[in-house]
Amino acid sequence: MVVSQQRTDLVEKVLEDGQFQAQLANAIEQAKEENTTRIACIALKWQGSLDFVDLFERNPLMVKMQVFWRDGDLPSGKSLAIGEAVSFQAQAANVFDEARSLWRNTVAQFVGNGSKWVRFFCGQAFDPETERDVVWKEWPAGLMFLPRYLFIEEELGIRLVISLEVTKELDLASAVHAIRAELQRLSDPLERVERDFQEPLTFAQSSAADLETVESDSLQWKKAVAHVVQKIARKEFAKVVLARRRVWRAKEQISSATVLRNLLTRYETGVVFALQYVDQVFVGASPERLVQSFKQHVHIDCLAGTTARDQDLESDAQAATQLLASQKDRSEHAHVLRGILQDVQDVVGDLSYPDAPKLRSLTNVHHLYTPIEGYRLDGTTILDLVARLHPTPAVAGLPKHAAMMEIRVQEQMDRGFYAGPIGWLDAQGDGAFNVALRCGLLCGRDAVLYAGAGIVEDSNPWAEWAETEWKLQPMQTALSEE
Ligand SMILES: C=C(O[C@@H]1C=C(C(=O)O)C=C[C@H]1O)C(=O)O
Repeated sequence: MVVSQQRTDLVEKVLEDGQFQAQLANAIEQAKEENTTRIACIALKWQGSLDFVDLFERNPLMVKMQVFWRDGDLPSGKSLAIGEAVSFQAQAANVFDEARSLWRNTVAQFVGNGSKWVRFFCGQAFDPETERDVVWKEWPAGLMFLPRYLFIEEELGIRLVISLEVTKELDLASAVHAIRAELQRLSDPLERVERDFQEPLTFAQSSAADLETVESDSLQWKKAVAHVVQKIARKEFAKVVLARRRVWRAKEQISSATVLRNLLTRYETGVVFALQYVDQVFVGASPERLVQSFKQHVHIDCLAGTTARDQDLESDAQAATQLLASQKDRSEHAHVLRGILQDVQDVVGDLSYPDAPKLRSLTNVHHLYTPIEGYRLDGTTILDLVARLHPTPAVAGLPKHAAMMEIRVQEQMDRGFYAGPIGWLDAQGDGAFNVALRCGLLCGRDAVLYAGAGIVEDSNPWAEWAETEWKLQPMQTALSEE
């Protein structure tokens, strides 16, 4: 009783502080005057603490879409997006066209003090033109949503941005009543989704998938690599990235909160993300920024060329030096850099980058890394850059189209959202997108994990297989620790 009173007080304080009711009334007034729909976007101060990871897993409002996002490289980098104020789920290949028009139309309808902080979350399959297979059967080719509730962790506390569609018929009292009730549930640590099944879900149940056939066969994969190497020697392409998947089956329902916490502990930089769609969660720790734009200042990661790290300090330093000197990795890296620069030159001005790649050292691998900087031209949004950059030669190959066709033939699987772009943009068109790597899809007690490696002329199938093993490690570790 006492606890529930405290929660009621907390919610009242949150709503009063941001004058929620007054702002919503104003939005309804505008909708009436202009005889149109408005999107009320209201920023409030959350009172007290909130465990984002726990709230993500509990999903007390039983929403269809949620995103947990922790960007270790940006201020206010931790956020939780719950439910949809507006959204689309695309089945077609033109995901970014839909994303652009949803963004433009929605931003034009914003009223309220929240538009400065609001974020649209967006993700797309690696190859939206192909059909989703058994693992991704429930998923669209791409999606974007403006969250109904967006929590952002800031230096001085937690900001909450509530967004909702306002028509001229909206009844103020009942809208406030509904929001109040939802906030109460969000603030109650005991509220969780009541699942209507006894047994934890598996992919087999949800999609009749035979998981044995989902896991990539090692011999077949290496043969595909050898095949691609021959084609590269015949100059059919310069590089093709081949990926594979591994199935992880736990004894019980996998806790997305435990996986997230384990990733957060190990990966303090980069993006740790989780996108929930219906009852599956796509989760990972991505080291690769596809593109970031802040006040139109653009930053792009060129990341390609990999070696494993070593426990022994001396051998580890030696591995790093060898990577920096490796002809094979340097040439693979140069391909990727060239591809990226070509792709963005008409939307990014003042492109600059260092002469030679640096090292990006993660928990279990070193990568070659070139940071690219520039300015996003007026009239563009980060979505224009994402649409041009994806898929980068780091996850597809070069030339892009031929590499994509070869991936379809050789991989014989759907990558789903693995290696696709995932991220957010704000009302100014700035934002941050990562390449969804070191990740997997959770479904009940199953997880399907993905990793790939860039195949070039002198690739060795066994070495490339080993590289994918290292890249599977972050998720395997996160799944195996309590
Ligand atoms: C394809 C992956 O990683 C990409 C491929 C790399 C490479 O081939 O060296 C390095 C980093 C990423 O751009 C993956 O993690 O699955």
